Amino acid sequence: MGDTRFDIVAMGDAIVDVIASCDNAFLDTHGLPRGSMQLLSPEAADRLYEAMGQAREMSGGSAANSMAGIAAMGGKAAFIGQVAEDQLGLIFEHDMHAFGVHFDTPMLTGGPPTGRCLILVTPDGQRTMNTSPGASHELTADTLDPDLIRDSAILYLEGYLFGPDKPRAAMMKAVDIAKEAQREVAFTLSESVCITERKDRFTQMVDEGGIDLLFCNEDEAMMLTATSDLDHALAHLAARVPTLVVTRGEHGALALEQGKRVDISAPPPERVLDTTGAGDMFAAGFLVARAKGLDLERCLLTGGRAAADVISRYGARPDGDMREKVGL
Ligand SMILES: OC[C@H]1O[C@H](O)[C@H](O)[C@@H]1O
Repeated sequence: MGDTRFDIVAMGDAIVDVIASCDNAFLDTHGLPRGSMQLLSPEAADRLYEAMGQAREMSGGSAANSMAGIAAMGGKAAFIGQVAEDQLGLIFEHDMHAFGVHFDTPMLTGGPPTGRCLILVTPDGQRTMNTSPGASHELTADTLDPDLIRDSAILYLEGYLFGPDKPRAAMMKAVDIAKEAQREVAFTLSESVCITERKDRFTQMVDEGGIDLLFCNEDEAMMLTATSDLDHALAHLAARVPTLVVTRGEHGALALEQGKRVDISAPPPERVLDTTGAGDMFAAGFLVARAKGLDLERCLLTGGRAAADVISRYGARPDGDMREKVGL
């Protein structure tokens, strides 16, 4: 894509996932709504971790997963997010670099530890996420490198990080830098829970024309536009963002751009083991295909294939030969 050093620079949570299987009764016992994401204090996270079964640790964070996916599919990706100077922070940094993602946000010292997300996966592959964001939500605007944003064709923002004051201010500053440099701004709504708390701010961003490319699922689209009529929600959003991309789970995905609508069916996964990161990998596939100048249908299909791949195994990060898997 063009002559920028990076195709995409993302801002998002810099956290490590701790993933364990559980049954539905475990979620009920701990009052965790199935398929949801909630924020936990470090103490509550410690208690839940104690109660979880055998776990595996993997770097995570929604937009960070997407950037790892983009790099694995041959794109040029950079990431802005904050870990602490501790063991999990070093693991997160190592993993970003191992994927070839440019990541040099300074580590936080003397504050909260690196964030972690305790992910419980039920036998049907549904994930319930419990995030203790730690250092991630302490990200401030003065850690931004303006040249990194100017040197990226697209600035991609994660809705999870758009809530807390400090990182939201950093994101708004990044948007100003990107717009001034005539770069595109992409945004993912991330999760319905984010919209409940941040609806006015998201709406303002959309209404003010600050977003060039919006990713969401059907529920999020209806929630943001306060309607239960999906067509109405899509028309409302498509009138305000140049490119609207909507994931539909097992029913596929659609995109609306310049009055044109393209739908795809979901590429079938080998199996459904863990749905964590499906949306992240979809966005990665879509964006990398777009960076290569492919048409909307190919962008959607690349996203769909990447999502089908990630849900067939544990964890939210890419694995194996992703270019071959998505046909790039
Ligand atoms: O979208 C999935 C990601 O969201 C949470 O931020 C977890 O880190 C997980 O990897």
